Amino acid sequence: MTNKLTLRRPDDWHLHLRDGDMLAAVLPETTRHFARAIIMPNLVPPVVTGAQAAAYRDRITAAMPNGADFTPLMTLYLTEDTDAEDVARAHASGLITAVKLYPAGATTNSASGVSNFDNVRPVLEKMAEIGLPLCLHGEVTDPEIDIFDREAVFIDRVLDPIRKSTPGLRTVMEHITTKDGVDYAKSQDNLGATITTHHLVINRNHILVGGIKPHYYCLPVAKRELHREALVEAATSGDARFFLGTDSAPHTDKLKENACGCAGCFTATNTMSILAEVFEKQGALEKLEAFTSLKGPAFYGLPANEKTIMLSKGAPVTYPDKITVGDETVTVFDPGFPLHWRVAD
Ligand SMILES: NC(=O)N[C@@H](CC(=O)O)C(=O)O
Ligand SMILES: [Zn+2]
Ligand SMILES: [Zn+2]
Repeated sequence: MTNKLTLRRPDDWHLHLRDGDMLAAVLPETTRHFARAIIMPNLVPPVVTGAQAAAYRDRITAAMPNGADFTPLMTLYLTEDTDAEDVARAHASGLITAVKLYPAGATTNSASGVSNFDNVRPVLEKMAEIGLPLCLHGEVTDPEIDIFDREAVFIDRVLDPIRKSTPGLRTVMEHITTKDGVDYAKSQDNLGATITTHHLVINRNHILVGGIKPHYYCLPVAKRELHREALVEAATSGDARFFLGTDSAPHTDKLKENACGCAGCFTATNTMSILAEVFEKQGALEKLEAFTSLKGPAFYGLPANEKTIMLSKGAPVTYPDKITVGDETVTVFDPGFPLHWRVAD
């Protein structure tokens, strides 16, 4: 039985680092294991222009722990006022790696997102022309649509039409949560799909059975078990389209354990141990490196990392339940099963 694994250093293709004290507190949790991450732009106010992305990158670099070897890959938040030329300049200078589309009101800090998709057509066409990927939060916000159906409806009403009307646009379906998402991704070329750590572990029962569990609430919300199984199958399949985006999304415990709790699971700390456990259970440990370290860079046209990390299996490894942020705390995602795989220091 395998009890040691060497992987190229992993990358996180969907990460929320926030700003200020929160940034300082969560950044080391990612840089400990990950070499690069796509940094989500949903700050308040959002990172909309190249100048804002450059300033945010500088704040991240300034918050980096001593000796960290980590590259933040910046993104711009697409709005209906986004200037295609500014996007093209930010791409040409190497500042940004992708543009992120949030349907207005779909998730945390998405008020400045897109309502009328026709209004972003010129930017999408420019992106297709220059080969800049579009990352999408794939949920419709129509109040008539049940929250558990919002991803599937998004694929039909928004994603597929965008892909048909903008041939050549490289798209990433972020944090897919359904079999519908898996099936659509498999039917497409020029498309990637990130899968989070937590959606490989929890289904909607984990959120709702035996009392409401705010730390399992995220968007898109976890779905039925059959969908979780489809995600595990996709992540461990070796299919080039599926790669890791943790969507580690810290909120303070005060804001999570609240009558109107924020959406997001904080998984940066223990993601690699959890993933090793999930892949092992599936009999697919040999596919872990492809998921965490190879398919993402291949999609984004970047080299895989040269350095490696080592995981070893032994007595259960423990992680802190919470990390401290100023005088508040952020709860680390609890997978609900023991973790035996430890990342060597
Ligand atoms: N995933 C979440 O539940 N929350 C994310 C936003 C997002 O990725 O949709 C956040 O920024 O908190
Ligand atoms: Zn999202
Ligand atoms: Zn996210």
